[in-house]
Amino acid sequence: MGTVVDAAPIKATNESLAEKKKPTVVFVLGGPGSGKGTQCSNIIENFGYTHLSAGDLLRAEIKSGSENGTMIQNMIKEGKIVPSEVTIKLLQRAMEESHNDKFLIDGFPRNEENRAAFEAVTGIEPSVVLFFDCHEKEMERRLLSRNEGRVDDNIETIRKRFRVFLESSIPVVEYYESKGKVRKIDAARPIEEVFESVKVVFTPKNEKAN
Ligand SMILES: Nc1ncnc2c1ncn2[C@@H]1O[C@H](COP(=O)(O)OP(=O)(O)O)[C@@H](O)[C@H]1O
Ligand SMILES: Nc1ccn([C@@H]2O[C@H](COP(=O)(O)OP(=O)(O)O)[C@@H](O)[C@H]2O)c(=O)n1
Repeated sequence: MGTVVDAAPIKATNESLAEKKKPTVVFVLGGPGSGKGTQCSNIIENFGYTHLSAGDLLRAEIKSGSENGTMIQNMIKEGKIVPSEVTIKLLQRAMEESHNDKFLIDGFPRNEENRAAFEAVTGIEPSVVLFFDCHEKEMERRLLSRNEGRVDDNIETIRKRFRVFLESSIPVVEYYESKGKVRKIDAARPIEEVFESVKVVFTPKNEKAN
């Protein structure tokens, strides 16, 4: 009799202890203007991922009137990387709100601090890291004609962002390269051609021949 009465609470405890399945995460990296956002829009239409752009989340945080807004705005204007704590909170909140379990995280991690903190806080490692490789002249041309009114799309800030990319973000790409996770895409080609290469990364091997 006693065992029957106890059965329900024991089951509930076991369920709450069961580990929640970790989401699938693809990091999308590449220099400013390499086409990360553009290709992420293509990917989500075809492969069921939710797109989370770290830059877009930070810009939304400025607009929301958050207490961190002024600090974030100043960092973006200077092309500097916002402290991980702030960006990771925004990413975690967006992941929870999405109810999906597959995420393209675009523009993150941008430095070693971003990378290590995300892994420590969430316990998530990316399944794949897409790296959009493009030369600076082309990225500069694209950023100067993006026309979205961004405070950082001016030549002075663009030069600072290129320097931060080389000094802080490339080492993150190299870290994931050493783990065999990087899929490098030649991003200096037209949008459709770049997407043809991107599709190969997301298409299961047994479907590629079709
Ligand atoms: N392959 C491409 N060729 C030419 N222009 C592109 C290409 N990919 C993106 N763009 C344009 O370049 C600008 C920057 O692209 P975006 O996707 O915003 O880059 P990122 O997210 O890497 O900063 C946008 O105006 C976009 O329309
Ligand atoms: N992980 C991140 C991503 C963006 N950012 C900030 O947001 C700016 C714009 O990033 P973005 O990814 O939207 O745009 P791009 O510089 O790639 O064109 C960066 O230059 C940083 O100032 C950040 O601090 N940390």
